[in-house]
Amino acid sequence: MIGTVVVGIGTAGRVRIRDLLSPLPSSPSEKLSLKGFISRRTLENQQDIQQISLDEALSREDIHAAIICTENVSHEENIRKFLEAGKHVCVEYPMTLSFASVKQLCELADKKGKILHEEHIELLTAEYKQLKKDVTGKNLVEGTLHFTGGPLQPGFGFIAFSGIARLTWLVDLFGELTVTSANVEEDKEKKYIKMTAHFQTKDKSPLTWIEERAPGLGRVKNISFRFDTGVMDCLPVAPRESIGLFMQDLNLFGQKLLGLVSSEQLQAERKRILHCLELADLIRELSQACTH
Ligand SMILES: NC(=O)C1=CN([C@@H]2O[C@H](COP(=O)(O)OP(=O)(O)OC[C@H]3O[C@@H](n4cnc5c(N)ncnc54)[C@H](O)[C@@H]3O)[C@@H](O)[C@H]2O)C=CC1
Ligand SMILES: C=CC1=C(C)/C(=C/c2[nH]c(/C=C3N=C(/C=C4\NC(=O)C(C)=C4C=C)C(C)=C\3CCC(=O)O)c(CCC(=O)O)c2C)NC1=O
Repeated sequence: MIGTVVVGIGTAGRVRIRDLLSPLPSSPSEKLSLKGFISRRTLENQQDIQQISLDEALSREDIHAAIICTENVSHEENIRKFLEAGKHVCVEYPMTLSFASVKQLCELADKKGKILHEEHIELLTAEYKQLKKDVTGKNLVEGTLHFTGGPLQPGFGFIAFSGIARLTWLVDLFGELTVTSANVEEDKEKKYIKMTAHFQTKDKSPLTWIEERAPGLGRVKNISFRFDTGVMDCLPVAPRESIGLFMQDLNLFGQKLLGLVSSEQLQAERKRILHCLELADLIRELSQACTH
């Protein structure tokens, strides 16, 4: 069994505990055994699971893996500590808040011979799987992805990082991108923020990513993709799958721990993750440059 701890008890952390306690039968997640949770606060038992200290988790030999579910700003430090201690890590996206630290941590994972897995539930939704099928084989002329949502809590970092799921969609659909320009409009008092990033695909087709957050805005993704064969301006409707998104991700992490994922797939995933976070870093640089 792979002894596992959950770090950070928010929405994602609670779902992780739930899933670890009732893994999908005959799936890799059955091999994960929850040993405790870690929080900076002192909390009561969560779903009958006890809190343990970070130091205990790092030193115990029956703990082999950590799932990091804290706010984004503390991912980097947590990942580093668990990898240094020789533990596998699953981290909720975004891995960290800079491209440089992601590169370092990937190297550290390789040096230690441990899995460093970044959750990407946005690629696992039924609607995304259908979208990917619908887009495959079409030639993009131009496109826009406009996300809206409520304000994030402090500690979630620059908006291109907290919104990495949208960028990951674009890269997974249209391949590697080049950033051509980016800017951010913000009204801190109103908790309003809007980022606009422009890209080009390898074929020089323009793509725009807008990420907009304000009180009262619902979590919505609007797409408009123009192909040489016609326009796609709404997401496909697909029935929800029976297996939850975080459970699907837990199984992928479990498969990696059991050595069931090919090195080609691991490398392709790492390449995509590094590319997306590098783009996020560039967007931040460009946005900051234009506010000075
Ligand atoms: N909620 C979701 O559906 C998804 C979340 N994620 C990622 O999961 C991670 C966690 O997100 P959520 O669970 O939604 O956030 P959340 O705000 O519900 O939880 C964040 C955790 O950090 C804790 N925390 C923050 N500052 C703290 C402090 N100073 N001291 C002690 N505890 C502190 C919160 O109490 C909570 O345990 C993020 O990286 C997010 O990007 C990724 C995909 C989906
Ligand atoms: C209801 C309040 C609610 C909160 C507080 C919430 C938080 C939340 N959802 C996220 C992603 C996500 N959240 C979901 C889905 C959900 N996540 C859920 O908590 C629920 C109930 C669903 C519904 C099935 C998905 C699929 C993503 C991946 C990002 C995406 O698809 O763009 C993220 C990561 C950052 C981001 O991509 O924006 C946060 C912080 N989501 C919510 O829906």
